[in-house]
Amino acid sequence: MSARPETKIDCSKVYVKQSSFSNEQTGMFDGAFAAVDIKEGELVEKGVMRRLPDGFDGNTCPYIFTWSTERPNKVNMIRFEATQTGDACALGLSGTWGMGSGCSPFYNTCKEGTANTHMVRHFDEDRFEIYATRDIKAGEELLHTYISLKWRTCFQELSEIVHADDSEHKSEES
Ligand SMILES: C[S@@+](CC[C@H](N)C(=O)[O-])C[C@H]1O[C@@H](n2cnc3c(N)ncnc32)[C@H](O)[C@@H]1O
Repeated sequence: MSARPETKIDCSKVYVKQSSFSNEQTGMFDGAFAAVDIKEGELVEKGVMRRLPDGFDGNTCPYIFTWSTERPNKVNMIRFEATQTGDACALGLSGTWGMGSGCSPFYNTCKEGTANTHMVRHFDEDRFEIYATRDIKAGEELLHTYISLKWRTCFQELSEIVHADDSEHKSEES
């Protein structure tokens, strides 16, 4: 990792190039890859999250993160608190969507239980850590299951692709 332990952002074990899921049929898009061998449980990348402004709706943008424990996520709202005089005081943005640092926006996704990384969200400090869920070889594409994959409008088609095997399996069963 970085020679500066106090750094809030470190994506030195990750690089970005054309995704292994991308081809002429799907169109060209990028993905995040392991730059070195990474052991199960090891930190892959850490970084910061910047909350997006009032009115932003992440349902329409696949490159940002859900940054809330609420599911499904809502459009950002300004949070108010009653003051002692009975007035309302604006506390700032609740920021239920966030922009991630480093290589984090480039991780592609896969279905539950198959990802080689997992993102830990520290909402109170607006930062994240991504850990390896198994040993990863240098050059492997890094994937995490998007928590909004099943309900975010912009991921509707992607969710169908990722879960295609499940629906085939279900229709075989029924
Ligand atoms: C957070 S971005 C990931 C980075 C993106 N591929 C790029 O080039 O900027 C999410 C988008 O990546 C694509 N994507 C993610 N996982 C995918 C997958 N398993 N198969 C195909 N496309 C995927 C979809 O277009 C999705 O909306």
